[in-house]
Amino acid sequence: MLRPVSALFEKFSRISCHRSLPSTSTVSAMAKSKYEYVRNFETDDTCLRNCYIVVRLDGRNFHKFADQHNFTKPNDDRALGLMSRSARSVMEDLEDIAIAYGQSDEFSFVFKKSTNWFKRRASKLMTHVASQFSSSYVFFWKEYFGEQPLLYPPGFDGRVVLYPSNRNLRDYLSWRQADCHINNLYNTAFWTLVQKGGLSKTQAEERLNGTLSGDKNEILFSEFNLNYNNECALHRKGTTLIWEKVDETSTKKITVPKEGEKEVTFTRTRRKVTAHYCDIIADSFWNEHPDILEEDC
Ligand SMILES: Nc1nc2c(ncn2[C@@H]2O[C@H](COP(=O)(O)OP(=O)(O)OP(=O)(O)O)[C@@H](O)[C@H]2O)c(=O)[nH]1
Ligand SMILES: [Mg+2]
Ligand SMILES: [Mg+2]
Repeated sequence: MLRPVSALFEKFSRISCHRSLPSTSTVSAMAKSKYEYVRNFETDDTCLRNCYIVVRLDGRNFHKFADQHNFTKPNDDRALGLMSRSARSVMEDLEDIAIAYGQSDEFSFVFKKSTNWFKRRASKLMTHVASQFSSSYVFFWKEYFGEQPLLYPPGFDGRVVLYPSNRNLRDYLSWRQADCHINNLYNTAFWTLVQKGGLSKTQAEERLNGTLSGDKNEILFSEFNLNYNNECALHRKGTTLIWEKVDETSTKKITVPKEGEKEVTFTRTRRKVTAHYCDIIADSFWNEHPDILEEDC
């Protein structure tokens, strides 16, 4: 795309420090300079049509980041809240994200199949998501961590994956939620053995070595009177963000002739990003929110 001539004038005069502005013919010659060919080195990373585009971000070296910022173990609600807040900022900023799912230090953003945002260019989509998320993480840090300082700038890597069918997309999200469940059950059992059972980290690791889900549930229940199913849903299920229509009621003072000032209540419907901490593997979630998925082609 050609830049507006005025922009080129400005750039030219700044870079070259020429006192007089170049003629229009010089500018168009510059725009098609002999260097122009380097553009052809750019690769086409347009995402295939009719596919959901998933961008997954993951915190870089968050094992260390969590330690250095005193995250509570196994789950830090401030950190999880900040991840969700940053993800909401991404959804509000970038159109066409139908659903996002997050757990631990990761968040997946699902762009509609039909999106034409950034002409479906993978690098543009991924970098916009990653930069908006990272800057939001820093921007909202204080809201969640209060006086605890952010010691260094956190980073997030990103990847793009395409899913052609609703089944594939649901299986992807199920995979991430199953991962959340497996890790959280392990971490809950591990830290309960350490914090309440008085085991060392090595002893707790040995105790859990080779155990199945049922065994971990049993340890928690029989030894610590803890029913894993009653643990916080945010920790067990992760966070699902979707767009929903929400009624918002507000009151306003208006002046009515002869009657004077009156308080009136207004209700208006707005699209808002809402958070859900529920199972997204079974059909019920998808039946309750039929607008998220598009028709399979
Ligand atoms: N204590 C605590 N740690 C957390 C929490 N959420 C994430 N983490 C840490 O973040 C890590 C995330 O795991 P990974 O993404 O696999 O590992 P990573 O250290 O970020 O390494 P890379 O992603 O490969 O850069 C976990 O292993 C925890 O150490 C939390 O709520 N509390
Ligand atoms: Mg990570
Ligand atoms: Mg991770």
